[in-house]
Amino acid sequence: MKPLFELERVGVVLGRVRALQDVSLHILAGERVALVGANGSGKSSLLRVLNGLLPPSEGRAHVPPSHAQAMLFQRPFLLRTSARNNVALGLWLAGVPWRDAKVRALDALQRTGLADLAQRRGRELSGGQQQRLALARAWARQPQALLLDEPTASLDPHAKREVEALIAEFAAGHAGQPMTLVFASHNLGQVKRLASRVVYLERGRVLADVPVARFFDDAQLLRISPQAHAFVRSESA
Ligand SMILES: Nc1ncnc2c1ncn2[C@@H]1O[C@H](COP(=O)(O)OP(=O)(O)OP(=O)(O)O)[C@@H](O)[C@H]1O
Repeated sequence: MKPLFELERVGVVLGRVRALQDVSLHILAGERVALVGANGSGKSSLLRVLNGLLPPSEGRAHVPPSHAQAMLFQRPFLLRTSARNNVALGLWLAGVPWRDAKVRALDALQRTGLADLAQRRGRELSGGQQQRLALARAWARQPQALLLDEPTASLDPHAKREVEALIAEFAAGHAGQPMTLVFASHNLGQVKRLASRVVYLERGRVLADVPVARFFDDAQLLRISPQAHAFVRSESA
């Protein structure tokens, strides 16, 4: 099977910083990949390369076109209009006629438990509801891949669980087609629950790319690097 995302020896330079170095990564359709590493290790930069937002300074990146993927950030970017319009506008911009877009938007809001709030302004919603709205907007477009940058980092524990459950549901896919999931997270419990594979980054390099169970094996972590071991210990504490 041809990978959905294919990076070969990708380097990214931002100003004077080498945000990514020599990153080779293949992601197949339906995989659930967690990007893990300390602050500044390059997780966001890697997600932006996968999303096509950030062109590599070196190497090459083959990624799906923008209409085939959706990206979510720690804090959603919402427009000053109703929840329903926020979703419908995303569809309309992707070429769906407005009437259809409104119908599909309501369907997506139902899927995410927000139907009762369809007429509320997006920005009046709670943090967790806003992130669910961002997921509704992504889901409505039925992308092949969902990229998430710390999607629950700014939420309270209850909202975290709700948003994570939705992500898991979306990852399970629709019509027998599992969605490809790539997410950056500091929440190692979340990594265990959502990911099948872990890509560990240190100073812009991929030091490990392993099945999730192997990543949480102590001996394996020490083999990756002392920092990886310390990182997992501190984040699990
Ligand atoms: N626009 C920018 N200009 C210059 N340097 C940048 C820019 N954006 C990020 N960097 C630097 O690139 C490196 C990688 O940053 P990146 O945001 O990808 O890491 P991260 O692992 O996502 O970090 P965090 O967990 O804090 O979000 C860091 O050293 C960061 O300071």
